[in-house]
Amino acid sequence: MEIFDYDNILLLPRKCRVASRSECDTSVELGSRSFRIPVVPSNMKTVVDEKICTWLAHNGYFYAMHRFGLDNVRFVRDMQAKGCYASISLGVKRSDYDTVDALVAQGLAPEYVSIDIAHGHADSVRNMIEHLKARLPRAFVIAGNVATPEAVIDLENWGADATKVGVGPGKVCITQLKTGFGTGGWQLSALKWCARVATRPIIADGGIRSHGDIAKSIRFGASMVMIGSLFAGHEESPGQTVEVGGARFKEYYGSASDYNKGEYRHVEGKRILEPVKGRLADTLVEMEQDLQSSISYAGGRRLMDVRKVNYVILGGDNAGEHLLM
Ligand SMILES: NC(=O)C1=CN([C@@H]2O[C@H](COP(=O)(O)OP(=O)(O)OC[C@H]3O[C@@H](n4cnc5c(N)ncnc54)[C@H](OP(=O)(O)O)[C@@H]3O)[C@@H](O)[C@H]2O)C=CC1
Ligand SMILES: Nc1nc2c(ncn2[C@@H]2O[C@H](COP(=O)(O)O)[C@@H](O)[C@H]2O)c(=O)[nH]1
Repeated sequence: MEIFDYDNILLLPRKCRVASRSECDTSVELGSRSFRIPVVPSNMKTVVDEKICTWLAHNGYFYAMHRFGLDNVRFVRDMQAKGCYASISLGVKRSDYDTVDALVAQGLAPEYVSIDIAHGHADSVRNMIEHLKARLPRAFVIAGNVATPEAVIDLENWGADATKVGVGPGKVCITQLKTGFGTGGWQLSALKWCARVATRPIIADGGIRSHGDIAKSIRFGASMVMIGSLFAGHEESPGQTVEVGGARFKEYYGSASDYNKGEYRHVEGKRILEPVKGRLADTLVEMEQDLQSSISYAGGRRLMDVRKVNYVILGGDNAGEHLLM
């Protein structure tokens, strides 16, 4: 089995088919909607809040609101009252079932629901998918997180409309250190193996460190990419602003950190500081432009043309050129 990650793969250009990168279409469909780029900021407290989600929805981007300390029923009502789609996250506890029932009781139906737990290959997720499909049949259900093809097959068979792949590659993740499990260091090849069996969209989650990693994720089978750290350091990011030596930073902490949980129990996340780097809207535009370039290097016009390119693995035992033949 080939093992590689974002930092030791490069994609190989094909003959250009556009006169300008502006001809390259970065949009992607997820569920019944189309979004400007295949990128969703992580559903974490220091990455998104209600204001950012509203802005993303109004401006053609996909979002998934976090599930921590949030009244999901009010959130769905407010978003839809503002003319936005509603995309929420749920866990698998009694209170999450109560949320679904409360939504139904109030005649509210979110367009997207992400089941967001650490070990998503679990009967608890199967049960929640079944509950969602019974109670909110029109919701597009994203289930995760998982790390293996077996898990993707199970989640799809249980009714997930999309799966989220990535256990442990996140920048504030310490799952691997604490448990010995995960896809950190080989997330891209884990994605490749999962994508081989997937029949529905995969969201690659965690480990993206530069914009080129988005195109690499698409190449290896992702339909969308979830990103935390690259989004946590904006002026509008919800994390607290901290000054160190005259420089400004935003705090970024894991959802399974004691900072998020409020207690030190089953901690699998840490807190770091991300340098403040400007406005979110500018980063999103830059991502779109960089992806347009990626598509042009791929000799294509549309996002999925990136899937057609060959690649090289740099260094290590698997080094070499990999041709699509
Ligand atoms: N993508 C990743 O690599 C990871 C992401 N996270 C994020 O942290 C947040 C908290 O996650 P999580 O702790 O799952 O959420 P919750 O605290 O809501 O736990 C969800 C449920 O799953 C159980 N559970 C959690 N981990 C395991 C496990 N390894 N084996 C069996 N049961 C388990 C919990 O019970 P109990 O606590 O009693 O075991 C609880 O019933 C989420 O946002 C998640 O996405 C966390 C770790 C890894
Ligand atoms: N193991 C943990 N993973 C976590 C935690 N909180 C969030 N996450 C995952 O990280 C990605 C973001 O990764 P990044 O590399 O883009 O920063 C996020 O979407 C979650 O899947 C955690 O506490 N522990």
